[in-house]
Amino acid sequence: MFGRVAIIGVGLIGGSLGMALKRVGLAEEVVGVGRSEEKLRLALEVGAVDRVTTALGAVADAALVVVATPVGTVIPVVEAIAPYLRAGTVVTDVGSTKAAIVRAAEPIARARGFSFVGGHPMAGSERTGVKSADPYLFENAYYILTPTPATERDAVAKVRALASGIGARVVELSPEAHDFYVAAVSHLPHCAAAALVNTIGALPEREALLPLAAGGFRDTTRVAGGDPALWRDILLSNSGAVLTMIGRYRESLSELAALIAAGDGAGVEGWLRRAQQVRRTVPAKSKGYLPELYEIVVTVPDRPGVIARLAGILGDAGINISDIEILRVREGEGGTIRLGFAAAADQEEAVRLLRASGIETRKR
Ligand SMILES: NC(=O)C1=CN([C@@H]2O[C@H](COP(=O)(O)OP(=O)(O)OC[C@H]3O[C@@H](n4cnc5c(N)ncnc54)[C@H](O)[C@@H]3O)[C@@H](O)[C@H]2O)C=CC1
Ligand SMILES: O=C(O)C(=O)Cc1ccc(O)cc1
Repeated sequence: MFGRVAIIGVGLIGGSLGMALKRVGLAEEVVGVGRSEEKLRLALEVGAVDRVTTALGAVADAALVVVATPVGTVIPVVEAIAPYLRAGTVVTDVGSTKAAIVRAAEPIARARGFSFVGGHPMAGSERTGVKSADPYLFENAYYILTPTPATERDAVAKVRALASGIGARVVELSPEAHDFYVAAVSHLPHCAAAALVNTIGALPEREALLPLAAGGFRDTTRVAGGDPALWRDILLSNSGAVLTMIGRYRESLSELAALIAAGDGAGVEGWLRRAQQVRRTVPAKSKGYLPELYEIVVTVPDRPGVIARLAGILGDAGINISDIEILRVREGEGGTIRLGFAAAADQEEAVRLLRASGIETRKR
């Protein structure tokens, strides 16, 4: 149990963290600290924090301070709160890049007698603001901590307790390894999605063709809806690794272009097959690096109460639904729903029970 936890920047991530802390009762009090009174009022209204203030001095009596502001503002915020922090206070951040932040925060922490532990929850979305915050956002998500040999282990243990207390799985990486990994699995995908949208957006015919976009275009470009200022900070503060990954991506596209230009069918198919095989090994759920779920797909009529019926059959048998998604619904034709379970045995039992109730069900 923590005493007071101060969250600076109560947006999507800070707000979700506050809600999660309150939900599990891990903190005596969660204080939201920010600059905009309007945003802070909203944070209070949605129950993300217990109390709000625009005064940075509020960090003085916190046991733990979480800086949840955009990457480019983390160090200025750490510098601004440093004079108020008591010796022994643990400060962590949630920024999407780590090397530059940790490198700059450590000497400030050392000089002032507080501890800094870099952190990055691998969960979120393309939305921003506390109105999109979710108390369950971190459940089962990976939460990366980036201590260095100079980081006090007691401080790391405290942030570990925070992350695991809200249901996340903690992984430790060096700040540099972290930045390379996320350049590959998060920053390059963001660049690629935005480039894809910009490529289509630059076509004179875009207004005629964008409405025709099928699920594939939407799936591959969702993250391009993210906040440009937030992503500007991320890409610039991880420029080395991001540029390396953009270079590799260019090479990969050039390889494909050359195969297509040569009319090399076997080559194109082989190139696509490699991707298909690797894609199959990516966990189905999109919340960070998640454990694999055991999935089924059910086809049901498009009628009120259908989901309640499915949930009732599984709930009565004590089977927990870990994930649910409506894949598509066509009026008059019915819908397809994907359900995910944590264990293979639950998947087997769900298929058996639903089929026995006359519901078309298959494993995915
Ligand atoms: N959006 C996502 O999916 C994820 C974001 N992150 C990281 O979390 C951090 C926050 O991102 P989001 O919550 O998505 O953004 P957000 O825009 O929803 O929240 C940021 C909050 O910080 C406040 N803020 C900005 N500058 C400030 C300052 N100088 N002092 C006090 N408050 C300030 C803003 O008013 C806003 O309330 C970023 O560093 C981001 O890289 C990490 C994991 C996932
Ligand atoms: O929207 C998604 O699927 C994400 O992957 C969200 C996200 C954005 C930034 C991060 O640093 C981590 C996760």
